[in-house]
Amino acid sequence: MLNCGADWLHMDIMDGHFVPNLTIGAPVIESLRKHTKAYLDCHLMVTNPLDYVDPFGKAGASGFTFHVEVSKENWQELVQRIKSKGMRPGVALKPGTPIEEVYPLVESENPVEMVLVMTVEPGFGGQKFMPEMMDKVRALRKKYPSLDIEVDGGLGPSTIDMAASAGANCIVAGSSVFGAPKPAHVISHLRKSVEESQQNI
Ligand SMILES: O=C(CO)[C@@H](O)[C@H](O)COP(=O)(O)O
Ligand SMILES: [Fe+2]
Repeated sequence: MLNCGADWLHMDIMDGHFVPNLTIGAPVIESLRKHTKAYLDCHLMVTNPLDYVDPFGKAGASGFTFHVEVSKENWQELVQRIKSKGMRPGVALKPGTPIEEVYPLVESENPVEMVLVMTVEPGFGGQKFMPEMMDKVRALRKKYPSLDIEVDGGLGPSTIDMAASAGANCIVAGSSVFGAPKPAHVISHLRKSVEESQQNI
């Protein structure tokens, strides 16, 4: 995928508790890190993200994005620990979570550096993009012109323009890229849409 033009590799970490699915953990990140210097964008769909910070830091994760729904009490400690391990902190929110919940994390003296707006219910790839989530992206972009805003779930050639014009600049795409006969073409289409929207802002 890097050879096809991807900037980052998005790693979905699921604990079988925060979401009804189980995927990979730090050992897989560590194994992958031996083969690439790429930015490993880790999306932690786990109930206790604090327990994962040290192992992911050691494994070589680049970004560590935790969910706001399970971090209401300890996000400040989480952000501080993530940064101390040399990773970039991000916060994610599920479709049912109001966008206002992430504002304090972006406006903190020790802020998160990315907001991940889920455009499907977390847990599985291959689901349908929820266009109504674009109101969240628009609200974030209006308030924070230079923030990294990531969208995740159901992104592909038929949905990218909605996300890009709302102001998203980090695009996660699973099925649409991995299922394409020519992944490079899809990646280039997604990138062009984001670049064109940025020029129009
Ligand atoms: O975090 C998640 C799902 O929980 C996502 O990263 C999806 O796995 C993306 O897959 P597609 O929706 O693009 O197939
Ligand atoms: Fe994800």
